[in-house]
Amino acid sequence: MNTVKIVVAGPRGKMGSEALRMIQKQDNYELVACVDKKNGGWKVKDIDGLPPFEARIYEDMDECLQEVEADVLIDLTAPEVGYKHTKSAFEHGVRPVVGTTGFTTDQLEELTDLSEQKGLGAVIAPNFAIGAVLMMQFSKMAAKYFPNVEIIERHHDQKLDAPSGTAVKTAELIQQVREEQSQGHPNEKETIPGARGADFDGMRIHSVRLPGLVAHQEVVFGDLGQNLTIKHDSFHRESFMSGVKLAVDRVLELDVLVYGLENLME
Ligand SMILES: NC(=O)C1=CN([C@@H]2O[C@H](COP(=O)(O)OP(=O)(O)OC[C@H]3O[C@@H](n4cnc5c(N)ncnc54)[C@H](OP(=O)(O)O)[C@@H]3O)[C@@H](O)[C@H]2O)C=CC1
Ligand SMILES: O=C(O)C1=N[C@H](C(=O)O)C[C@H](O)C1
Repeated sequence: MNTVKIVVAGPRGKMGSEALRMIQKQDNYELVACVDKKNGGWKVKDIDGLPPFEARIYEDMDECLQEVEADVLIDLTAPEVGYKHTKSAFEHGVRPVVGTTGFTTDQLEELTDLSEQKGLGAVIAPNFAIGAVLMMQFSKMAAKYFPNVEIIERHHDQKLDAPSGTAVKTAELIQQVREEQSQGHPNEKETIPGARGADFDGMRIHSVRLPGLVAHQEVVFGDLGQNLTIKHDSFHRESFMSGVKLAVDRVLELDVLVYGLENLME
């Protein structure tokens, strides 16, 4: 088994630190560097709470990828930063595995084009939890029969983007099988703006942010005399790690950008 040389961006973060612990458990993964917004020049092992890796920390992705030989970048940072890091990875011939959410449609299109131009595979997955991917797939199946649907996503209150990447991806998958339609009463009026949630192609998305939550989503379908609710909960960030590993293993064989883990699951 060949060694996969990995750079992690966002190593102090909730997801980045979990990714480091996942890498530590794999015999054929090697952490070659991290990119953080501070602590440049330190080693990962110098930071309290992180595994004892010798890998150096850089504060600039371009500098890091010029100096270090890497196969894969795992980015778990924040929307604008993650987008810049992904571009930089392509420029340096490194395959990105991106969990960072909040990219715009234009950014996703640009990154898809860049991946094709460079002939370098990439995975951008709004949710790496296998259960969440199944929840999205089941929702797409259900939407064929139940076009009236609302999405309720619940996250911890440190989350920067709303709606969540998972909610957007769910709505996109449902959109593929559902005719655009508005829901609720045609004359309904919001007496407080935003009361009906975000409008995606007539579907409503509601974002809840509270301490104590991790990552949770319900997709609620309504029809005459019946409701169907499809629900997924991540109670711990370990839930995302088998998906991150799947993406790292599969990205090495890819020469296009794949958006969504469902495209890698047989
Ligand atoms: N795809 C998936 O399955 C999942 C995706 N996510 C997404 O992953 C991302 C990270 O989430 P989470 O770990 O909870 O967030 P955190 O805020 O805990 O972690 C983000 C880390 O990135 C760091 N950071 C910010 N700017 C830079 C920079 N310029 N260079 C390097 N590092 C930087 C932050 O530093 P500082 O704290 O100092 O600002 C922080 O340590 C989010 O976009 C989230 O939506 C989350 C869970 C699952
Ligand atoms: O920020 C988070 O925590 C999460 N972000 C992703 C999203 O935006 O969907 C995935 C998961 O929901 C956790």
